[in-house]
Amino acid sequence: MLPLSAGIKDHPPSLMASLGRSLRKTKNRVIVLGVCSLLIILYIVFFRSPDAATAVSANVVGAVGGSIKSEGEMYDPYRNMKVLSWSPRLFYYSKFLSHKECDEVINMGKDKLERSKVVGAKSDEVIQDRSSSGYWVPYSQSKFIDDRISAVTHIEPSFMEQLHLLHYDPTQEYKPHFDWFPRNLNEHQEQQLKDHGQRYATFIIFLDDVEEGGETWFPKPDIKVKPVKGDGILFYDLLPSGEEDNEALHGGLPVIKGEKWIVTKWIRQKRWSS
Ligand SMILES: O=C(O)CCC(=O)C(=O)O
Ligand SMILES: [Fe+2]
Repeated sequence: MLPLSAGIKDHPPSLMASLGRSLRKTKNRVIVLGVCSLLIILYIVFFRSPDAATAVSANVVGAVGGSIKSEGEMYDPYRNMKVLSWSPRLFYYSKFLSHKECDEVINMGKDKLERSKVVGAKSDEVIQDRSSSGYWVPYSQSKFIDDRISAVTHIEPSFMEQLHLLHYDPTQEYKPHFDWFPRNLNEHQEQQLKDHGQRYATFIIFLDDVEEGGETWFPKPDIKVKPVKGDGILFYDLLPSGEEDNEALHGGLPVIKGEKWIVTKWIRQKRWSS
């Protein structure tokens, strides 16, 4: 016969004890599950969801893959960019500016427009090839655009010339040309070229739709980009080797109906401002 104590020890666990143990196990499982879920949620919020990423660094340009917050909307250059051509290197950015931002930029210069000029051999000249009117937007007003262009091009704003607002009425145009500077420059322009380098890339943003005509035309690959309010294009004026790209010939076709408003940002090889 077994002693009494042995009998108690070896006796199968009571219902209460086993219930307690299983409750403790369940509690542990719930805690582990809770911690795992929390970790998964934190991962999604901080590393996967673009909106959340923007919330973390809303105004840190380029910090989250170039994401920039535009009026509550996230700008994702990878989702919104389309390659139009590799020769010349030409890219399309949809919804680069909101409609409200486009109107703001037009208002900055619409009362200050002057007949556009081109870089000439002796001085900057007014010529028939470029019949638009323009306005140089001060850096202080274009910072939000410069920062956004910086984020998608990965080039510091200090390499950029001032933003140039352009307006075309019906029949006005900008005949095919290169944005890189020709060789026959005057002394001042030659010095500027030494100090700041060539125009390396051009970013154009369409600030309004045009009823008819006014496409930006690249004759070599024969690509016509129809102005769509808020959308933009980036093209490289130079080849990766640094030589001028002859394929980067482009122009603004005559506006047939309506008006055309764009801004152009020229990016230099060397710093433009400090
Ligand atoms: O008006 C356009 O579409 C082209 C403008 C342009 O080529 C420029 O501003 O350099
Ligand atoms: Fe141009």
